[in-house]
Amino acid sequence: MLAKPTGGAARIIPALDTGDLARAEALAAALAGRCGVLKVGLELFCAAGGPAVAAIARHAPVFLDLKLHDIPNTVAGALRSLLPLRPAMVTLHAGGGPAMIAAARAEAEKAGADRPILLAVTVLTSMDAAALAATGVADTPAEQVRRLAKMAVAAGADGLVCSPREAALLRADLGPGPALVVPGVRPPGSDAGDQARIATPAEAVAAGADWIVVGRPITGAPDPAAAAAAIAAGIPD
Ligand SMILES: O=c1ccn([C@@H]2O[C@H](COP(=O)(O)O)[C@@H](O)[C@H]2O)c(=O)[nH]1
Repeated sequence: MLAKPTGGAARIIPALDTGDLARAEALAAALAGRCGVLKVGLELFCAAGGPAVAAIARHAPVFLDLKLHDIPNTVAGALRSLLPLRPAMVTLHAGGGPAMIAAARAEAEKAGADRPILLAVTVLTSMDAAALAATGVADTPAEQVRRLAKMAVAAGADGLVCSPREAALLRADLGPGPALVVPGVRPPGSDAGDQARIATPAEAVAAGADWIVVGRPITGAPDPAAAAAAIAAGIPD
């Protein structure tokens, strides 16, 4: 499994959110020396599939963020299909429950020591308390994140996707072990867009994030490599 980063640029995961594989490859080439991992998400994977993962992996380890969420047998089968792509990280929704997470872990183990880090997505960073309430959850996002995180780690997740607002709470609950991968990160002054629970890169790392996911503030910048370098310069070790 990929080791946790110790500081600086290695903590940064740019999200290559585009349906254009040539654009994603150009971004990957520009960003490879400025980050630790590159994220392939739903937009790129739906457009270009496995070959996109292989192309991006030529530049840096790949975080394959597909947020798997289905019955245990189907999620295990999806993992079986994805493992030959050798992603460094894979996401599944914690809301799929302990049996789904355990099935994914059992399947991932078949890849041996080189297996991906399995990350359980807790409450999407785009959701505020009102959006969560609309799904029938009356608790605050922080309470729901903590509940899902404890369940997911007990069921076999190696780590969690949470917002920077919950990172310190999860460190207090779960200790230093689980990998915390944190989107909803915005450099000071950047547009939040559709993200609801945000903090700066420095705040996210200080709260306990191992990796921070940054998409539009990097990929939408006139010089994405310079934007990533500026973020790295502001991150404490
Ligand atoms: O809760 C989550 C889980 C995943 N994401 C993903 O991270 C990036 C964030 O992109 P920005 O442009 O920096 O907002 C994106 O690919 C999401 O799919 C998330 O934002 N929140």
